[in-house]
Amino acid sequence: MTESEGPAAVVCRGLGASRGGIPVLYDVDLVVPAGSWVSLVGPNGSGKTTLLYALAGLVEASGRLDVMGVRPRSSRRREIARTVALMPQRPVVPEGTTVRALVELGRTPHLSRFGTPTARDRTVVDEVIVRLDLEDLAYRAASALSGGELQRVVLARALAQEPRVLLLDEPTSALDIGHQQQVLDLVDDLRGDRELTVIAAMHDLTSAAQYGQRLVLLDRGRIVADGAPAEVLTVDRLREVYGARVEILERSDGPAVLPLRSTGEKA
Ligand SMILES: Nc1ncnc2c1ncn2[C@@H]1O[C@H](COP(=O)(O)OP(=O)(O)OP(=O)(O)O)[C@@H](O)[C@H]1O
Repeated sequence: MTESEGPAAVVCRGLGASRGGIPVLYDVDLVVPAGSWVSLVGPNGSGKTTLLYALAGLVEASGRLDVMGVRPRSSRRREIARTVALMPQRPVVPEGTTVRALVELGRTPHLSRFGTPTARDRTVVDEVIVRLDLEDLAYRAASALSGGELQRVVLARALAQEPRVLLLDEPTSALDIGHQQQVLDLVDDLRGDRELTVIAAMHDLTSAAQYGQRLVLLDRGRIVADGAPAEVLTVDRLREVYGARVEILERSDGPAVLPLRSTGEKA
């Protein structure tokens, strides 16, 4: 995809990043049109989280990086946080914080200088809590939630931030199948309603293909395929990159990836 295909929300050119002093992302070129959903896929350790962190300004990156006109490493933190929200894979939850208080933290970049929430801030939080089905949990301690409940709360905090670019790191890894669909549909609805741009690291290749108009496949820190889901997800490529045995089912809503058992080891 090129910059000529509509206004770009995210532009990376020759992006590189290191973790713990070791290079883990190399020469990443990525242009994401505003209002689109790009699913980032790739094996464990291929650099998906690091790329999301670079886009959120949370790790040092070399090369050119622009997110809706914001430079993630050099712009003011408040400006970045009004533009980009990251739903992390492993959220840190302060002990004793209620679900509602955690969601309210999403409003921080929008608060006035005195830090007092306005009626609008409270309305945004109320709406997000309802949309993510969290009313019954609102006054529970966030640290005492199940993994899936907490994942919905952390998404709620990111949505309360009202970002223009939403970065999701394995957003449904702890969710049951019903909540997976509910959460991905909700994010996709917001994308349509508000021209939200979504970049989501996902291990479930079928969901990644159903929701992403485009798949970006990372392997050992480099983009090795970038295109429509049916172009990226091929049996040979998944064998080569993941060492996986799969069948690809062609469906009207995109390719579905069916893992295959190895044959022969059991009678
Ligand atoms: N804080 C860190 N310090 C040192 N190395 C790190 C750190 N975080 C990540 N790495 C390394 O950077 C590489 C890329 O990790 P990253 O988390 O970006 O991969 P990923 O594709 O998101 O993996 P997964 O699918 O397992 O979540 C890995 O080799 C990982 O061990």
